[in-house]
Amino acid sequence: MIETKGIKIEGVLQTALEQIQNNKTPTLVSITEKINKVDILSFFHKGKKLAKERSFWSNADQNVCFVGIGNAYTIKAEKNPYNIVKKEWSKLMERTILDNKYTYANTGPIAIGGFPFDEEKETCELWDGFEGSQFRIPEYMLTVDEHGCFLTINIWLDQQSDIENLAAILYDESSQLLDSAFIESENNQIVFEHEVNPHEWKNLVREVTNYIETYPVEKIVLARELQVELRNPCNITDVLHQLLTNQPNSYVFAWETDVACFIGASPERLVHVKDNQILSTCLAGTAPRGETSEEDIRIGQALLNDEKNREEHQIVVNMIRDSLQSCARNVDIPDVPIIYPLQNLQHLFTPVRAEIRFGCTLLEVVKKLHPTPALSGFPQKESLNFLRKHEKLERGWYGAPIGWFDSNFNGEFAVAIRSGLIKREKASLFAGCGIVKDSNPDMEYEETKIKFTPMLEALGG
Ligand SMILES: C=C(O[C@H]1C=CC=C(C(=O)O)[C@@H]1O)C(=O)O
Ligand SMILES: [Mg+2]
Repeated sequence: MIETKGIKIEGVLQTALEQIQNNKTPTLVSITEKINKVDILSFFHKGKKLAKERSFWSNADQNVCFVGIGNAYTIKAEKNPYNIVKKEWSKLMERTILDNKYTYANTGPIAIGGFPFDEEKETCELWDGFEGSQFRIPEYMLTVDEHGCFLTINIWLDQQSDIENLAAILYDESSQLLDSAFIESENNQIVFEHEVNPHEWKNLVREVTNYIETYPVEKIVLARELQVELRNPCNITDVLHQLLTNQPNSYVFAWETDVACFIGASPERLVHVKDNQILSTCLAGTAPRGETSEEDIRIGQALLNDEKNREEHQIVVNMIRDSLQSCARNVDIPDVPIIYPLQNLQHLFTPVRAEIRFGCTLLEVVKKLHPTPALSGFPQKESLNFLRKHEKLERGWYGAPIGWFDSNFNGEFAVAIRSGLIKREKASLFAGCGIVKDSNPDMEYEETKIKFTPMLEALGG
């Protein structure tokens, strides 16, 4: 068992309680300690035994990873979520009591969560529990980054809190989570797959190409759903394990409620902010990988020269450049895309660098960028209106910003694609593609098929 007694929980809580009793306001207390190396998946898996909701995030380079267990505080917002989340977080951080010597690492109170794809849409039954935008500060959060391994414990304290009892629970639960004893991890197995209305979907692609000819719209991104059933209730730890192992260059995320888990491996960074530097990504335009390296290079070259895919991509580049103007300076975007290789497919990719403007935060940038034309289309308003009217799919958190931020609004959001919503032995997987004037329904259908593969493989398909 890894020592946790270095975390002087009781002393910190006692001091915090005195402060709370003086101010007569309950608040969040956040305690961070550096710990010995812990296996991230073992920590995640053991959260299940404590019957707590789990959160997981790994960036595409796999050098920043968070595993959250439980929920010390939640911020929820349905209308105007970007402003409300920012306001509530700032208010909470002003009165949070911190005990953290490791602020150079990604530690302390960190909010993990997401926004819906379309905040105007009512939450449907499928997405029960994912209403509006939600961010949680885990009770126990493991950070693994270039500085090492850290455990942050977040606790909500009020004047009546029984410190001795609380400290005992925190010791006991954190020891269970950090216990590195072997975890038996069952593999998942898909026993049934159902493509939802394929003919209707292809007809809608045709409708969109006609629409683009008639109306001032250049691109609309259509998504579809694939439903699968597993032999047994899904082992989420194993899905994460598969995604981390088999999907390089991808953000791996999971956000669990008491009845469902939204999980995926997305190649698409929406935005990263650290010390006022912004990184964003234009990712659109897709081709399969080749069987041999010669074929792979040939397909990549053809993708770079393909007019239809270049158009799909350029629309994203233009929109991101324009949208950043109000919240960023010195926006630097190369003129031509390069290839971004993934396990099952390759994309056109253009990196974006900028500096955040004074007074703006990560959340303003997210608000400006979402949804990019890689997920809705262009122009944004017209394409969203089309989707609201014609797309049968309930996107929920699919295709929306998912990620984290710290007390200073440093953080990162990915676009939640290559993802699925899992409920016990059932899962709904989602994949979309950008329809432009030259799109062919069968080819777009094939493209979405490949985009399902990462999740299908991870579920044991
Ligand atoms: C909407 C998805 O992918 C987007 C991101 C990259 C490439 C895309 C494309 O080539 O169509 C899509 O715009 C998805 O994977 O569900
Ligand atoms: Mg495409």
